[in-house]
Amino acid sequence: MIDALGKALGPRLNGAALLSVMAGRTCEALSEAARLAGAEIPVLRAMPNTPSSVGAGISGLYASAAATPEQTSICHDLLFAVGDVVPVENENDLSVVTAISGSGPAYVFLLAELLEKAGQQHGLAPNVARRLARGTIYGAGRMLDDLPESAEDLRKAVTSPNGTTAAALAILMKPDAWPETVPKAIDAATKRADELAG
Ligand SMILES: NC(=O)C1=CN([C@@H]2O[C@H](COP(=O)(O)OP(=O)(O)OC[C@H]3O[C@@H](n4cnc5c(N)ncnc54)[C@H](OP(=O)(O)O)[C@@H]3O)[C@@H](O)[C@H]2O)C=CC1
Ligand SMILES: O=C(O)[C@@H]1CCC=N1
Repeated sequence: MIDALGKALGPRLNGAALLSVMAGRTCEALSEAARLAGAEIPVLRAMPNTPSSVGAGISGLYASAAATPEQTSICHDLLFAVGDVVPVENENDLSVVTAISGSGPAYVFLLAELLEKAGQQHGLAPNVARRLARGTIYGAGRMLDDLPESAEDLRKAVTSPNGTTAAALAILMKPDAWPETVPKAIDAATKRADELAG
């Protein structure tokens, strides 16, 4: 597809910069595709995420050495129009950025699905379980965004001694539960991003 795009746009790309949002594909590979199409252009890479569609995205942005400060600034502003932007110094870091924030919304949506289903299994009406699951994730996200406390401190503040949260966290925080599976999932996604580099 890159090659087809390069052929279609070809030399008209000269003077432009290319901002790619593709997972994995490196600046070097993209520069080479542009070069084969007759264009010598700097490449920048971003990893946005789907909350950009509601203005709440977060993007990692990497500028190759060939990009000018002005081109980098334009790309930053473009991404900033739909959320926050985190510059990264090393292109390799985009793989783990992809694993955390690029793919990350899916992990949160999975949590919403599972909370909703569990609520229903305990007898809540579907719309009630759905509102509770979604509202909880929204509210917790707002706290993470608005308050200075660490995620760990916010978690501890919910966890009354010997209470309901402690009962749930005793399951989720077992060493072979989330503390093991979340890093494993991030490793798998990071590895896949590296593989997509080709
Ligand atoms: N989904 C996400 O949250 C994010 C995705 N990305 C990146 O965005 C890119 C697209 O991902 P995503 O939207 O999820 O993928 P999808 O498969 O949902 O969409 C790909 C789109 O590209 C079109 N397409 C595929 N091949 C061609 C071709 N040869 N010529 C013209 N159009 C083509 C497809 O058309 P059709 O349906 O007709 O085949 C489809 O509309 C990937 O590189 C991904 O890494 C980056 C950040 C986040
Ligand atoms: O799943 C993917 O490969 C893409 C990249 C980040 C989100 N979706």
